[in-house]
Amino acid sequence: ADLTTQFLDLPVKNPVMNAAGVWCSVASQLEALAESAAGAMVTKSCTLQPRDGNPEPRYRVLDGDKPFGSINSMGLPNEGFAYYLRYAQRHDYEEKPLFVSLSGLTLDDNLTMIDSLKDAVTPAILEVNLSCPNVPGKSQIGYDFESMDTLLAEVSSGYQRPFGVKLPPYFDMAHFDEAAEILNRYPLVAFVTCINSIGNALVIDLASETTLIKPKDGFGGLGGDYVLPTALANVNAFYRRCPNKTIIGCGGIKSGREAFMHILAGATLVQIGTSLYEEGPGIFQRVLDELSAIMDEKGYATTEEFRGKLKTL
Ligand SMILES: O=C(O)c1[nH]c(=O)[nH]c(=O)c1Cl
Repeated sequence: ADLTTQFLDLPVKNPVMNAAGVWCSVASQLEALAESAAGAMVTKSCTLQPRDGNPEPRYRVLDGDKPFGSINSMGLPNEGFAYYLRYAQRHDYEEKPLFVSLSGLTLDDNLTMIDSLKDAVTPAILEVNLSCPNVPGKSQIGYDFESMDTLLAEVSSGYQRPFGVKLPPYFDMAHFDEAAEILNRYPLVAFVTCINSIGNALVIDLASETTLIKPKDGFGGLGGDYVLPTALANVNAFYRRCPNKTIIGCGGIKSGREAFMHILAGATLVQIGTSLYEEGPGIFQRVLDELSAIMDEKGYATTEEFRGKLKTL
């Protein structure tokens, strides 16, 4: 099958990329993504200043029994905005698009970073993270509709170019409606990435009767198989409610099957997190081959032919 995809006005070799935060914190990882089969890539969500993040253990893969997944409370460790801006200025955009993810600790920090990104005049695509669940004392902007509205207004007037947002999962129709109503008031919000990890889950080790991770009494963001149905729901909910925006799907993708489901639900690109963390950048070619085989089997020549075509009963 032909996996070439159009994202906004950009031709992309294929619809598969990494999820922000996974395999994208330092130059060596970013270079590995640039050399991988991924059709696009995104940098680790950054803050204005470098951050160490939360104490370890702060990431655990959950693969002892089914389902496969992960829990993390990294706490936004990153090299600081200037580091990722420097990478964005030396990235080969002919090879593949680069997204820059920002997660400022304050609105001012976000606006400062956006100002520099705008003046740097790079083709990098801005993904504003509204959904980090792991900074102690910081709630997720995506769950505070008033501050989300304010941030989108400020970023729109500051950046004055199309950008996107990374949303937390929502679990109520009224929340899908309210979030979409806000997003639809900002035409510069060109894309919406659903979902970030399901925040503040708790995984327990039975033998030791202890939490698996250290920060926040063991509460952390859930990824992997656990979140696929919620991810698909959020992709489809915003696909239905934001007809003028592009949806990027993220959550529970570990093979061509889940990638196909995300596209069927309305996603244009799909992001891989937990499975990339565990398998490494070789996963992209595997998922692409699997997706292509499924499309061949079903008789779809391009992703366009089935994107958003989920049937209801
Ligand atoms: O703890 C993190 O760094 C983190 N972890 C996540 O699962 N999502 C995020 O957006 C971030 Cl910023």
